[in-house]
Amino acid sequence: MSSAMKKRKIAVLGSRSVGKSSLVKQFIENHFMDSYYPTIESTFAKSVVYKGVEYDCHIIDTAGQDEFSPINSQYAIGIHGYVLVYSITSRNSFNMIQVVHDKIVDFCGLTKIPCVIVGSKSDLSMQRQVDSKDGEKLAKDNDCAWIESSAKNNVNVGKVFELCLQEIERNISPNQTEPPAKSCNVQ
Ligand SMILES: Nc1nc2c(ncn2[C@@H]2O[C@H](COP(=O)(O)OP(=O)(O)OP(=O)(O)O)[C@@H](O)[C@H]2O)c(=O)[nH]1
Repeated sequence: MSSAMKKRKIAVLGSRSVGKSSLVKQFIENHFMDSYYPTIESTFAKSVVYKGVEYDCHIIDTAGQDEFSPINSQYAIGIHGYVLVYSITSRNSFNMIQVVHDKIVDFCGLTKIPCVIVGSKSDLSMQRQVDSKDGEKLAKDNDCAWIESSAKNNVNVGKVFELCLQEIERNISPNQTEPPAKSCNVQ
C-alpha cells in the first residue's frame, strides 16, 4: 500500500440484525451468508478507487445499537464517515437511524457528519415496512446521502461505500487528513 494513499475510517452503525456485517462482508469478501452471528466488533481494510483517487479504507463493523446504547468514543473520534443502516423490513430499525445520528452529532459537538443512510435487504420487498420516500426524506432532512441495497443479491453494495467517500470528500477541505471529529473533546 502506498503511503500516499489517503486513509479513511468508516464506521457502520444501526440496529441489531439489519445486515451491517453482511453488507461489509459482501463489499470486502464478495460473499453472503444466510446465517446470523451477532457482531461484537470487527475492522476490515480495503483500498477503494473513487474518482481516480485510491483510498485506504478501514471499515468498522459495530455491534448493533438500540436507543439505550451509548455512542462509544471509538465511533466518534477519528472516524471520517458513517454508514447508518436500517432494514427496509423493520420500521423500528429505521426509527433508530435518527437516534444514532443525533447521538453522534451531539457527542462530537458537530452540526453535520459525513454520512450515508442505507436501507438494507432491498430484495425483501414483500416484507417492506419502510417506503423509499421515507428513507430519502430522512437523508435529505439530515443532509446525508441515501441508498437501498441488498447484500444478498449484491445490489448497490459498492455504491454504499462510494457514497460514503463522496460525503467525506464533500466535508473535508483539500489536503486535510484528520476527520472533523478530532476536535471532539473526550477522554
Ligand atoms: N434477504 C436478505 N437477508 C439479509 C441481507 N443482509 C443480511 N441479511 C440477513 O439478516 C441477518 C442479519 O444479518 P447481519 O449482517 O448479521 O446483521 P448485523 O446488522 O451485522 O447484526 P448485528 O451483528 O447483530 O448488529 C442474517 O441472517 C443475514 O443473512 C440482505 O440483503 N437480504
